[in-house]
Amino acid sequence: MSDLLVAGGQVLRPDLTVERADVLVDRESGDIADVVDPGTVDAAETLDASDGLVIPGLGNAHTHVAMTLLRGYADDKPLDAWLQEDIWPVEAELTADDIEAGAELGIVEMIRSGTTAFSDMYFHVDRIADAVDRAGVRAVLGHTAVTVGKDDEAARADLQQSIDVAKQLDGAADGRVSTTFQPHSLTTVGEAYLREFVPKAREAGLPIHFHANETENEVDPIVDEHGARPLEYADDLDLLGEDTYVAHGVHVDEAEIDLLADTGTGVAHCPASNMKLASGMAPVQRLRDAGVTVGIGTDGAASNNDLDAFDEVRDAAMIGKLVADDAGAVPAEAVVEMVTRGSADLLDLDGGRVEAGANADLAVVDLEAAHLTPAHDPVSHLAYAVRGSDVRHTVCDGEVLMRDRGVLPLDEAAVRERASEHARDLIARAEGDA
Ligand SMILES: N[C@@H](CCSC[C@H]1O[C@@H](n2cnc3c(=O)[nH]cnc32)[C@H](O)[C@@H]1O)C(=O)O
Ligand SMILES: [Zn+2]
Repeated sequence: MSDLLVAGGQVLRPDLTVERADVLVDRESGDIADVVDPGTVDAAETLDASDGLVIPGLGNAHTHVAMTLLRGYADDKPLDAWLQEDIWPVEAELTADDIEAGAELGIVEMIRSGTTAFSDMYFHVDRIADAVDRAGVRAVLGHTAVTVGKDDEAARADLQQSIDVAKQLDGAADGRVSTTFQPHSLTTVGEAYLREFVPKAREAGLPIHFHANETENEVDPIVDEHGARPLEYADDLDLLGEDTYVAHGVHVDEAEIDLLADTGTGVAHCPASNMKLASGMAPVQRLRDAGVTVGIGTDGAASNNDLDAFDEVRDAAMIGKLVADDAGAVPAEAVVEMVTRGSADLLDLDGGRVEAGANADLAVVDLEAAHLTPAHDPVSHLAYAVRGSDVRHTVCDGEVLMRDRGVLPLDEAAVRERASEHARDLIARAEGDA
């Protein structure tokens, strides 16, 4: 057997206890073969986890990975103005090459910070899949359809493309890519189009991902026009269900929370983006109490401004307390569970846990650091003190993607340089200087 042993460290178990153990990985199947007592087995290749904590690779349940090119380009505006005045004009100039360069940069950033799977919404998705293929991570991809501002033909073509891309790319990158049908949001895709295309997506068996209840400005027009809350409207359109997860879910009332729970619809919670755009804050404790599956997402790097899931976890725990007015709300265990099992559930992955039979998607966090001393409680550290830069090794599908902080499948310096060039030329085109 072609095996890999992650040896000498402590291991975070599915019940969030920590024990000294070695993790044996079957590289052929890409699964965890076993979690064994320290020093009891040998393997062809070893990854040194001493003074480290072996955790499941983290799941970023909502992002726009190629938006790394727009990191720091437009800050300090609310969602509508930010999208309409800054982001969409620049995105109109994005080429497929730009998107691939931005995706590589974002994936390198995620590998460095222990994220092994992400859910993405964008376009030129085949090129994002190429980057995923080369980098060795997992991704749930899709072409995001918008109909506002488009003529009927272009609008229908965009939605059809969302279905076609989801069918074509499912299973790409040796099965590490899966897909979703993606209407951008309930206000940027018109009702007639949703009534026509959601049944087609359902018929094709496609999971669905869209932005929902992100800002008040998005809720009010729906209530005015349809006489229903956004998620009631979404339910009427057959958009909710076990294989649907929405991004944000900030402005949800009690009936909508019950609807999410009853239909099995998940929520990708994106606290940093919600804070930065002053969108509001999702009632995470109430969602969890109702039994809704909540994962953690960074959203794009232009509204965050990084793709570090540890940062997001800390934000989720902090803001979850503020919004609940309760320091006991959204405790450390909850956010660690959300970024591992929660995100894995939304992405429909057999991972998010270090256990025999699960995907061999792992990160090893270095505990030898001043800001992680003393180590009273590793789960507390994961929630409140670990940074992405504390990740020493990253493994996905049984392959080592980062060893001793060196990214292996991609040349990090070249990726950064290429992304910088694409970003510079993109902005020059968008601002009319090129
Ligand atoms: N703009 C394209 C396709 C949309 S891709 C997904 C879009 O989501 C946008 N986006 C990024 N973050 C957010 C967010 O928080 N809420 C809503 N949209 C966002 C992103 O900039 C991108 O335009 C078109 O007109 O067809
Ligand atoms: Zn988004």
